[in-house]
Amino acid sequence: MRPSISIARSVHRVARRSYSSASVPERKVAVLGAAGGIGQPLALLMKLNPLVSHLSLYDIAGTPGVAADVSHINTRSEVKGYAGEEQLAQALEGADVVIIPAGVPRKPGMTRDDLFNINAGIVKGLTTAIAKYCPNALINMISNPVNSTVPIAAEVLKKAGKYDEKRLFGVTTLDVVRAKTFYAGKANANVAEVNVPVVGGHAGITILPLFSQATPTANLPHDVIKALTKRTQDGGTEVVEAKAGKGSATLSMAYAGAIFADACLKGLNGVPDVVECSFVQSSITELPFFASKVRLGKNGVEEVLGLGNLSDFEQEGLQSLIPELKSSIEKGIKFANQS
Ligand SMILES: NC(=O)C1=CN([C@@H]2O[C@H](COP(=O)(O)OP(=O)(O)OC[C@H]3O[C@@H](n4cnc5c(N)ncnc54)[C@H](O)[C@@H]3O)[C@@H](O)[C@H]2O)C=CC1
Ligand SMILES: O=C([O-])CC(=O)C(=O)O
Repeated sequence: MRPSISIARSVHRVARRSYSSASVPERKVAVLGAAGGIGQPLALLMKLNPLVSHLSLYDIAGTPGVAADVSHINTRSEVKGYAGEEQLAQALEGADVVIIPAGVPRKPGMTRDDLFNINAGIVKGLTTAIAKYCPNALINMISNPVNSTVPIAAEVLKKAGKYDEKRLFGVTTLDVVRAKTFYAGKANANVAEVNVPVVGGHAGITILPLFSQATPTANLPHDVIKALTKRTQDGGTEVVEAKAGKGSATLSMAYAGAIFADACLKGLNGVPDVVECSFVQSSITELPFFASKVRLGKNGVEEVLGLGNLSDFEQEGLQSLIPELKSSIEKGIKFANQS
């Protein structure tokens, strides 16, 4: 995996270069749920990304203010805000990448699956509109439970005759961001140089960090690896509890979402060897969707990479996560087909 971009570096790039359409293609990025806890800082980070020429900010309410605010930043992209369903078509038309952080977040004591009843319907509605107005866009699904919302989106797109498995991504980058941070702390490594693949899904034990493949290598004892694994799996809950009823991760998620969208844009623009972990249609396990390293290219997923060598502990983790992930995937598929 490539090292993550830093925001500071992006800002510098914006200041240094001028962007002719010949050197950097026009790219429209739409953020759905742009007035929310994740949506606002994500809008800011996408405004700082020099690969974006048009930034479309959509929410059911509140987006004119966010768009006016962000639009004053002197970077490349033109910003437009859209509020309410009647403006969704305009928000989506011509989008190359659609990022979806629309939906309710957890409160303490809830699982991500407890969000299903509300978020499943939101994701279904938004994906139906994507199928109609920008069927070729790469979809970056942030809304939880990702283990179910990605299969819902796939079914909606299939029904509309617009499904392309290369263009649908569950964003699991925050798990990678956390694994890198926690590992660097224990391994005494420079966090900017750390890489850790995280596979499986995006909830509890379905999040499987592969610390045996972490670089730089550190030969950490097993009890440390076990604790790092648990902390990565419970990272979302750690934030939910610390926020004590005021939502879940927003700032670190916006950072992670910006990293993943940047990778998608680089892939679309033909940059070689762009690899990130993501929850995608997959045949590397018995499950139809699975997070693993994915090579991104001009059409989205270029290659779903295999799991590599797993330690015995990781192999056990893999076996334990399969039933839960299977049932979350099936729940999403069932919802999309019966409602
Ligand atoms: N994939 C991941 O790693 C992570 C996912 N999440 C998930 O992201 C989602 C959003 O979280 P927050 O931003 O903190 O929530 P939030 O409640 O602060 O913001 C959600 C926004 O979505 C909007 N929204 C609701 N229905 C909509 C619709 N039909 N169309 C457009 N916008 C709509 C709301 O108006 C609100 O502005 C949650 O489901 C949360 O669980 C959060 C953190 C990490
Ligand atoms: O934990 C949550 O509800 C939000 C989330 O997905 C995360 O922070 O990883």
